Amino acid sequence: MTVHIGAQPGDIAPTVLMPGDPYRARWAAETFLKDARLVNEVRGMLGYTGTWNGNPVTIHGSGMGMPSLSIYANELIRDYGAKTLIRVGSAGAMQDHVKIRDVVLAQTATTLSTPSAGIFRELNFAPCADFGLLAAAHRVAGDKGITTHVGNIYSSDVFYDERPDLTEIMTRHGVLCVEMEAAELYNVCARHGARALAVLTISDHLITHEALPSSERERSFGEMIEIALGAAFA
Ligand SMILES: O=P(O)(O)O[C@H]1O[C@H](CO)[C@@H](O)[C@H]1O
Ligand SMILES: O=c1cc[nH]c(=O)[nH]1
Repeated sequence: MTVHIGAQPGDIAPTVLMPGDPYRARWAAETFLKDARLVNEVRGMLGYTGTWNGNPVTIHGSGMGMPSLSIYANELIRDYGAKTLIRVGSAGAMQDHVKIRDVVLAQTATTLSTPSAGIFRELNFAPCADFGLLAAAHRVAGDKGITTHVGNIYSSDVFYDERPDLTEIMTRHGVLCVEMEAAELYNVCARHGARALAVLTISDHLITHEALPSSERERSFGEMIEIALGAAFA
């Protein structure tokens, strides 16, 4: 057990999928894993372990924002030996050609700051996905007929943004979408030699202001979880 995870040694699989929402962790575990069992509920942050195609998998919430994800990613890697961590989250599109329900594979993640800023100090570290996972996710999605966008995303510290100037600069520089955790996941995994990827589903659009109805979210989110599982064991 750690400060934030009540799982016993051996309860966490080497491969961990991390949605922000703990209830999405429960839904994904019940939908995609065989013999899923609850391994953590400290602070209501649900984690489940089961198997997918015979492979052990944990699906564990990260909470919202990089400080929360950083705590869980650190403990999952350092205390439970997680080796592959894949974020499965929602995101807001920042490009016209990125549509609602589309899947984005985050090659790298731009930030203003992360919980790792104090470690990197003056270094402008470039957080990036594990290339093997990224390539596998792209291949798995293609095999399923799911179109993906691959590129730079923005990991923000705020959901209610007050900097339209920054959004405009990022849109002009090709940033695909905004979410709130991937950059720190990439930083922590780089630090500890673990593989990282963020697979994101566009839930709303910063340019058109469309939003995915809640009734449709489950099906779209299912595609991203299938891509993440396929990539982890490709
Ligand atoms: O859908 P999740 O994984 O929570 O991700 C996105 O949704 C939350 C904001 O509503 C933030 O966590 C953001 O990154
Ligand atoms: O962080 C997020 C997630 C979804 N949509 C947004 O605009 N921001």
